[in-house]
Amino acid sequence: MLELTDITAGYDRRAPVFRGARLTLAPGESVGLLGPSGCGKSTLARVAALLHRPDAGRYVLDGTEVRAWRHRAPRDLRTAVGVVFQQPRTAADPRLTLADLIAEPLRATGRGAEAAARVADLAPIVGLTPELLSRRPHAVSDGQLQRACLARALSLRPRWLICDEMTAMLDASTTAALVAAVEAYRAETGAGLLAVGHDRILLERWCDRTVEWRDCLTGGDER
Ligand SMILES: Nc1ncnc2c1ncn2[C@@H]1O[C@H](COP(=O)(O)OP(=O)(O)OP(=O)(O)O)[C@@H](O)[C@H]1O
Repeated sequence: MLELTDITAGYDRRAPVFRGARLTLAPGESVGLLGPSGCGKSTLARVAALLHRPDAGRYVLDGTEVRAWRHRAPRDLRTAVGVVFQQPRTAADPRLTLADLIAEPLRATGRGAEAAARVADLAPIVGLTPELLSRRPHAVSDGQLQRACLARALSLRPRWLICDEMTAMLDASTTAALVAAVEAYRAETGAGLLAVGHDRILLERWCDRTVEWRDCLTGGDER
């Protein structure tokens, strides 16, 4: 279970972006989070991804209460969650080839020896050819780079995947390919998914259920 309860978060403790948000995902469940621009969806997604420490509230991930975020979070919790953002350019080191980008989390956790095999497994799932894997970010399209960012998020086999507007800047066929890749991974592993976005039609088709931001704030997501 991914259980966010009474979360208050923002960038200034005196004026949080939101107060008292709650969201619960069952193991293996996929949930689409919809809401107006600027309401705080990405901020909540970053809390769930262990990237942003909330000002208050409780986050329990698979039975373990999260007490530390970012580099302070214990490795077993950090590696339980994979995350993909909207902007692949700002999320990718321009010096790395796509193969090295995908392998980054393995190398960072001392599992570099598995990198080549894992990249070879993931590349066809996300639709990257060997030739594309040898290029650097400046020499690929946004869609191709986002495919590599998705593969990177899957490289440590997370139990949870958080996609924050993953396809917002992509065309329909790349969107369909990335959604299919996520679903292939989920079918294989049983991972849960939190997909944040504005595209109601996409999220309703993609996810088991969708949640409105306002319902996160009023307890309407309680199951
Ligand atoms: N690093 C930051 N520092 C200060 N304020 C920020 C920061 N990131 C986001 N904000 C502000 O926090 C609020 C919520 O932003 P957030 O990105 O969580 O909203 P969102 O619902 O995901 O919006 P969108 O759908 O447009 O992506 C906004 O008012 C935004 O300007």
